[in-house]
Amino acid sequence: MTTFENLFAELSEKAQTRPEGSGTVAELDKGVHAIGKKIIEEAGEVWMAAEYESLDDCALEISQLLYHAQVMMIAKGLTLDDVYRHL
Ligand SMILES: N=c1c2ncn([C@@H]3O[C@H](COP(=O)(O)OP(=O)(O)OP(=O)(O)O)[C@@H](O)[C@H]3O)c2ncn1[C@@H]1O[C@H](COP(=O)(O)O)[C@@H](O)[C@H]1O
Repeated sequence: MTTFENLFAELSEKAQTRPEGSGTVAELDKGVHAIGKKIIEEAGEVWMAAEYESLDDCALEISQLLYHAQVMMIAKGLTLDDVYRHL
């Protein structure tokens, strides 16, 4: 199963190696402004799913929010420890 840590390692590697067809590379290339908009969009979808959709739909939207938050971390050069020390 993919964990938060596994996903971050995978996305960091993709950012370095830039494989063809990677959505992560495409999103990183769009920059912080576009990534920020995706985070806001996914956060809204989490809210709507929590109010009106199934638990599994809500879990899916939360996974997408976590993904886009990780893409933002990579775009800004932040590590997991940079974030964890605030938890
Ligand atoms: N976990 C995710 C993940 N979660 C969300 N997303 C992206 O976020 C989008 C969210 O879907 P929505 O339906 O809400 O948005 P959409 O409007 O259809 O998407 P866009 O048109 O805005 O791209 C998806 O289309 C994906 O582009 C993800 N993209 C990739 N991953 C994982 O990241 C890893 C690297 O992926 P690649 O870089 O694509 O190889 C793999 O393990 C993937 O499973």
